[in-house]
Amino acid sequence: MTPHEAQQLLHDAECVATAERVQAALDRLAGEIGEALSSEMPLVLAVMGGAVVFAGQLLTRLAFPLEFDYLHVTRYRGKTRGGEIEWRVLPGKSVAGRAVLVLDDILDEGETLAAVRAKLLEMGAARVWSAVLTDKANGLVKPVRADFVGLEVPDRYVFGCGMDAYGLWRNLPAIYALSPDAASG
Ligand SMILES: O=P(O)(O)OC[C@H]1O[C@H](OP(=O)(O)OP(=O)(O)O)[C@H](O)[C@@H]1O
Ligand SMILES: Nc1nc2[nH]cnc2c(=O)[nH]1
Repeated sequence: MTPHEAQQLLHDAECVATAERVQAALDRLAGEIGEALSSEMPLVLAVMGGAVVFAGQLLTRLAFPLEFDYLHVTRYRGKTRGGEIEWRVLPGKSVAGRAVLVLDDILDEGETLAAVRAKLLEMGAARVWSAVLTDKANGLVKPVRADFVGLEVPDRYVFGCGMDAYGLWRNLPAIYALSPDAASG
């Protein structure tokens, strides 16, 4: 895709959450997470790469002791439809016996978060919580629920705030839905 085509993708997209709404959601989420986990000294794990913006912006709002690490798993790989889960990096820190908080950008069909949760429990995590910046209102019975949800997004392919559109635009401070034409590409 050329830079011009990438700009066109954004131009044709619909904003579904402004940067201000995202920031307000982060403030609220940080409060909820603090209330639940401030005495747990959790290991916070970002699911790379989509969680990079969410994790960065949430972490500085959490005012209690925690450790941070990441894991990398993917099943969309720059496309708009999910496939097989591919594990790329497991957490470097031991999760055994730990309270773990998983951070991800979006809960869509829930396959990724369910697989991450199962893997962490298999690795001995004592308890696994999850926080997602967005939960897609797709009407599916998802295999897992997130304990903390920032925003609901419509049943469209969304991007921005860490979420990519064909590998691009993770850097946007607001959240957009791809135009139907672009989403079928
Ligand atoms: O609920 P699901 O339908 O499983 O989808 C959610 C997952 O999809 C995205 O990851 P992706 O595979 O696109 O990799 P990325 O993090 O590199 O964007 C996103 O970051 C979630 O991890
Ligand atoms: N960028 C992005 N990644 C996803 N992974 C699962 N659903 C989505 C989505 O709507 N947008």
